[in-house]
Amino acid sequence: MNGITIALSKGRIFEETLPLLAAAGIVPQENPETSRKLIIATNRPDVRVVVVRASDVPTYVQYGAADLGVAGRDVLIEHGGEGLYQPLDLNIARCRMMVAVPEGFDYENAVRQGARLKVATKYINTAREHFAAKGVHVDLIKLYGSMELAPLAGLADAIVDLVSSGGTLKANRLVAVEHILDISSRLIVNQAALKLKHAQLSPILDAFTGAVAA
Ligand SMILES: Nc1ncnc2c1ncn2[C@@H]1O[C@H](COP(=O)(O)OP(=O)(O)OP(=O)(O)O)[C@@H](O)[C@H]1O
Ligand SMILES: O=P(O)(O)OC[C@H]1O[C@H](OP(=O)(O)OP(=O)(O)O)[C@H](O)[C@@H]1O
Repeated sequence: MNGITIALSKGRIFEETLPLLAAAGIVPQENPETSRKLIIATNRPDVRVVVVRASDVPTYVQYGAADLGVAGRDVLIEHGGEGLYQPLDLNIARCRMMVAVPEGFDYENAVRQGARLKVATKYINTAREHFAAKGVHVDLIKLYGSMELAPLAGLADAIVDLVSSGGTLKANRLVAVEHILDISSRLIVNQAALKLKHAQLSPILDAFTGAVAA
């Protein structure tokens, strides 16, 4: 397809990418929060936005169905990054990947005694690597959301999830016991598009770079 396709997820990534797009002179004509359209035109006839699930953004860009995208470090680690150029940390959608357990659960002791922990998470690869590096034996249980429920419902001893204000953990009487990674979102670019559409892409990349540095 001629022109530039940008893959974004609705919600915080769309909202926080808007000022960066504006710096590149790109203004989406609709808001995915209120529109059911999955392809959104912009003020520029050669640029469109496709609205996909956050975890699907790298896949669209990897296969060239989108030239550019914005994805969290959490999502990129799980995806693996194949076929993607990741030129810029946008410093948006910032949070932390943490291990959390129910209040009163003696995590340190469980780990010290070599107990086999049941850990529920959407971030299987990150969690596997984290616990392997510590030499902690875990059974990982894959979930797709609402991780905080898992220990409360008896599905797991601990979770690996994203924490920002800490409000979700608090509301569910969980506490963070380990910090795994700092997370923010990155600009991702299809590797072939970067060469073939260089003339169209480079002013956008430059504008994003300038807006992040500002
Ligand atoms: N509470 C938070 N505060 C700041 N950034 C966050 C927070 N939660 C998630 N993020 C970041 O924003 C990205 C998008 O989150 P969002 O909630 O829109 O999608 P999701 O529901 O996690 O993904 P999917 O729809 O694919 O299941 C995440 O990948 C992460 O990098
Ligand atoms: O520390 P807090 O500020 O409470 O943020 C943490 C919550 O934010 C994320 O969920 P999100 O709000 O994105 O919901 P979703 O995963 O269902 O989209 C994350 O999965 C936590 O549940």
